[in-house]
Amino acid sequence: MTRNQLIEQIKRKKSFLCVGLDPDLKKLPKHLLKEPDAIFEFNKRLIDATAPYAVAYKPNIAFYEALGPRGWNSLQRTLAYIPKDCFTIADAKRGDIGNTSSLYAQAFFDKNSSGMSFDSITVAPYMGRDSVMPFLEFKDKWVILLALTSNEGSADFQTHLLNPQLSRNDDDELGLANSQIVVENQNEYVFERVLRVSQEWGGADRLMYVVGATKAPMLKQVRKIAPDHFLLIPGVGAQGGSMEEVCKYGMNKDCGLLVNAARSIIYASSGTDFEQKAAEEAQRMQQEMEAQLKAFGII
Ligand SMILES: O=c1ccn([C@@H]2O[C@H](COP(=O)(O)O)[C@@H](O)[C@H]2O)c(=O)[nH]1
Repeated sequence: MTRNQLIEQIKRKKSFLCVGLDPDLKKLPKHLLKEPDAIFEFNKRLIDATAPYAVAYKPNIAFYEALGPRGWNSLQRTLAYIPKDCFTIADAKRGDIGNTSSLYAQAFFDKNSSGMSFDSITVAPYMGRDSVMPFLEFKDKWVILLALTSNEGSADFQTHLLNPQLSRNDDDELGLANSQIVVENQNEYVFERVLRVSQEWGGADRLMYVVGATKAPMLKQVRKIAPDHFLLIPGVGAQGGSMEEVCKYGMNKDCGLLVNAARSIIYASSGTDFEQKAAEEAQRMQQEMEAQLKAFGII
């Protein structure tokens, strides 16, 4: 899906909701467990219930991988069932040396090879440019780079300051050749460096960033560095992030946001009415989004 098609969908559905399809067998409604493929049945009913309100679906790959071959089978069937006008995200958080990344890209983008062709994949930036480029080599596919994640541990690296004023004198001891030491005239946080440097790898038509809703005030700074890129925002709903704050600091002229919610929608009820309750929560979020899109003059 192209950037323009995504923006059109957002305007048409008056929504930038991404439903997280994170099915946990322990939490599935009991009456579905008798189905031969309970995970697919759960997802299928959730997709039917939420499709009027959602522009994207994000299966987190961990929930399928954990089940081995039957999990992969449920994932393939789920992807095939998602309506074609919805943007699909493989939340796989991959990234490795170049030849390995190429195969990860093949696994999630090349239908002839793996049976699956997602629109996008989440990628961890830690291994740098050559770990990300193989994903961008797939025409029309998107990379969603982790920038500022929603979890507490994001403070361990992402909000550390890279301070060029401090230099070290143990480069030889560490085996770092001069060419590997980069001292730039930038005093920035690690997540800011990810946002700035990665824009040399891909434009706003193929690259998005993950920024957690739990870090909403920092979206202001994210937008200074990446004004045009779409942002995938997990962390509303079960993690407590605020939709209003996300929009206040993160929305741009094209909306520029995909707000993800998984547990608050898919487990809104664990009974036989789970589809109904999921639809109600998705609609509630869509209505909040519609009001924000109107307030920002986008629709
Ligand atoms: O920073 C991040 C990156 C990814 N996630 C993923 O998003 C969903 C959130 O699910 P909820 O149930 O709505 O909390 C889940 O798949 C996470 O792995 C994230 O939460 N934060």
